[in-house]
Amino acid sequence: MQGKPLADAETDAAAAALSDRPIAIQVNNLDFYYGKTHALHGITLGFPERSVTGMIGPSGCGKSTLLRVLNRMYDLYPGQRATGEVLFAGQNILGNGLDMNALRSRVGMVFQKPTPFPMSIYDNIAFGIRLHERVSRSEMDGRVEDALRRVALWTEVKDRLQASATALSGGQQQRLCIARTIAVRPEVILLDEPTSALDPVSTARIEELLDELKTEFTIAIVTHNMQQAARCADQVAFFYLGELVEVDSTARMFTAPRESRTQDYITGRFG
Ligand SMILES: Nc1ncnc2c1ncn2[C@@H]1O[C@H](COP(=O)(O)OP(=O)(O)OP(=O)(O)O)[C@@H](O)[C@H]1O
Repeated sequence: MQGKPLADAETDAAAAALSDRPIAIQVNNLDFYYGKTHALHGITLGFPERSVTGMIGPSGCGKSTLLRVLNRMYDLYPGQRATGEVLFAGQNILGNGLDMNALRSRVGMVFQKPTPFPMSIYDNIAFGIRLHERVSRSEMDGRVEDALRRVALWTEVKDRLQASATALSGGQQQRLCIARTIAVRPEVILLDEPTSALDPVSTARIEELLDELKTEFTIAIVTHNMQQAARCADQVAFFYLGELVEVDSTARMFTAPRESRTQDYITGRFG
C-alpha cells in the first residue's frame, strides 16, 4: 500500500504533537457584549501550552475582543460583559472575586502600538515587578538584565538604562514592552498585532523572539499578516463576524482548510 505523501505526514505529525499538549487556557461557549453589541458568539477554543496560537480574520471579527477577555481587560470598561467559561489554572476566570492584579501578572498583554511608560528603561521593567513582588536592589538589577537579554535588547541599552524609554526606536520600544511583560514571569502572553507599527527588520526580530519565548510561555497573537501567522503560529484560529470558523494546526490551515470562508480569507479573496 502506498503511504501518504511526506508533506501530509509532516502536517499530521505537527497536528498530533499540538493536540498532545496540555491546554493552558480553555475557552468554552464564550459570548461577549459591548452594551447591546453582541461581538463574540459561542467561542470554544483551547490554547495549548508553550505554543503560539495565531488569531486571524477580517477587521471587526472579534480577535482583539477575545484577547481582552483572556485577562479580563474588558472589566475596566463599564457595559462590557462576557458569558460562558474561560478556564485558566483550574478556575473560571469569568467568575466573581478574582484577584485581577494576580490574573494580569499571569496573563500578560502587549499592545499594537509600543506603550513604554514615560520613565527610564530600567524603571519600565522594574515597575511591573515591584507591583507584584518585593525584591532587593541586586535581585532587581538581575531581573531587569535578564528580561532585556531575553528580548535581545541588553547590548543595545545596557549603557543607558537610566535614559528615557520613549527615546528608543519603535522596534526597541516594542521589545522593551515584551521584556516588561515577561519580567513578571507570566504563564501566558497575549499580543495584539505587536508588529503592525514596526518596520520589516524589527518585525523579524520580534518574530524570532516569539519562537524562543514559546519554549517557556503560552502565546496568543492577533495578526492581519498571513505570512506572520504562517511563520510564527503552531495553530491558527480563523474568526468571522464574531464566530470562530475553524481552528487547526498552522500547516493544515494554510494547506487544507476545511471551510471555504477560511480558504477565501487566507488566499486574499476578502478581508
Ligand atoms: N468599545 C467598543 N464598543 C462597541 N463595540 C465595539 C467596541 N470595540 C469593538 N467593538 C465591536 O466589536 C466587534 C469586534 O471588534 P474587535 O476590535 O474585537 O475586532 P478585531 O477582529 O480585533 O478587528 P481589527 O482587526 O480591526 O482590530 C466589532 O463589531 C466592533 O465594532
